[in-house]
Amino acid sequence: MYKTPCCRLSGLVGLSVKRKLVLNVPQCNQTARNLIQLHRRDPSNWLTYQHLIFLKRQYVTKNNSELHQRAILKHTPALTLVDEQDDTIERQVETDQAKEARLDRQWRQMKVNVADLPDVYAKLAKIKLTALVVTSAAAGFAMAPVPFDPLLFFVSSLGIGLASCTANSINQYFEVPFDSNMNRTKNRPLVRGQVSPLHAVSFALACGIPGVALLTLAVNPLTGFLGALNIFLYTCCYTPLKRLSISNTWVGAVVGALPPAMGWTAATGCLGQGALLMGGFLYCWQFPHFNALSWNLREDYSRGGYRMILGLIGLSTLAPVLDVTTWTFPVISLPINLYISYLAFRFYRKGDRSSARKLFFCSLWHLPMLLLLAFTCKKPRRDPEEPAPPAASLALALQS
Ligand code: HEM
Ligand SMILES: CC(C)=CCC/C(C)=C/CC/C(C)=C/COP(=O)(O)OP(=O)(O)O
Repeated sequence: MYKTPCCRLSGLVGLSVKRKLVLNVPQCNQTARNLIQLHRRDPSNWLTYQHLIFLKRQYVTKNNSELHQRAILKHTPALTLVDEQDDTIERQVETDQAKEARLDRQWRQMKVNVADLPDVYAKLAKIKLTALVVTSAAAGFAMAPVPFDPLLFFVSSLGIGLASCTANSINQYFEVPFDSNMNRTKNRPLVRGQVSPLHAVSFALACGIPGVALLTLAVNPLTGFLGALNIFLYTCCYTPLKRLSISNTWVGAVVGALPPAMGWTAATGCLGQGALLMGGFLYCWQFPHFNALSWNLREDYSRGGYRMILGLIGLSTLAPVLDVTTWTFPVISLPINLYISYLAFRFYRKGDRSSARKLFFCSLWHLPMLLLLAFTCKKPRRDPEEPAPPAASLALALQS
């Protein structure tokens, strides 16, 4: 029978999956056998959805042994048994009725309560986080040295907000097994079964496609590209890296830093020093924000968070040097920067729950406040063709 290249490819993938299972996953022998049975029963359908689900379970079991997450096997009498030694297959005859009953047992009907949907979508989108992401992007937009265009501002905020909803929903889709193990996250909609995974992914697509399209077509292609890149970085780099290495935080910080830079590119169409500065603020801010909550790693993290706050004070001083703000900004932002530094230092020295919570809650108001102060001290744009009136030029000179 003629095999399409696609069939051959899936066969190759399937073969390597099988080899990996048999050679490298001895502890999952039973599961591996079931996977091999699937192939033997229907070789034309080598890499199926069930194989992918199996691989996802492997990702859960192998990469986080601390969670003790295991794929629980259902022993159904209708399954075929495989003896790998002599490669003989003992088949059981399955009637149509038995097959239907078996398939029925594998499906659980989910009733979606329509009245719950707004709350479910808000949780999938991590709405408070998305709100702060949009605020940071709005700050990037407002700080750009171009005339303010309210329509462009609205469209870019909407697009960035939608992209953030997508990233957060896909992140939750991947993290159900982990979220179900933590008090903080165990009530998320996918963990509670309020919506199906397909529903969550559909919601993500329903936000992501118009979001990225809006950024690309109605704002500019650079901002659209950065939006798509950020969804990819968060869902395909940061999320899996969380189980593998503490270096995930460096990637996560880039994800958080991109929205203000996107705000800047939305307004100007290019990535300038100002975009990097605005991204830099977010990059430094995130370390004390989340390090305070990473309890098990608090010794290393508290030191990192404290250092990053010093970086934030440095960046506030750099803002007037780069002509983004006036010199008033580093002066008036100093009290809140010193306050968060004090809390970060206290957390570094004490490392207890109370100092951690204080630092975390301070981070939540410190960022909008810092961005607002930067905006109030935005360097006025000078039109080179228009001579400034003497009084205004004196005021400008004093301000800068
Ligand atoms: C690597 C980056 C980040 C990590 C690891 C992180 C981690 C966390 C964690 C663990 C919480 C939950 C705290 C709790 O429930 O007690 C949280 C809350 C929050 N984060 Fe982040 N965060 C990061 C970046 C950001 C960014 C970039 C923003 C927005 C600009 C942000 C905004 C928020 C907000 C608003 C909350 C409070 C949400 C709520 O109470 O529902 N975070 N973050
Ligand atoms: C434009 C665009 C695509 C913006 C995306 C912005 C975004 C999603 C920022 C989140 C940054 C981040 C690493 C949060 C922690 O997630 P976590 O998975 O550690 O948090 P959790 O444990 O609460 O799930």
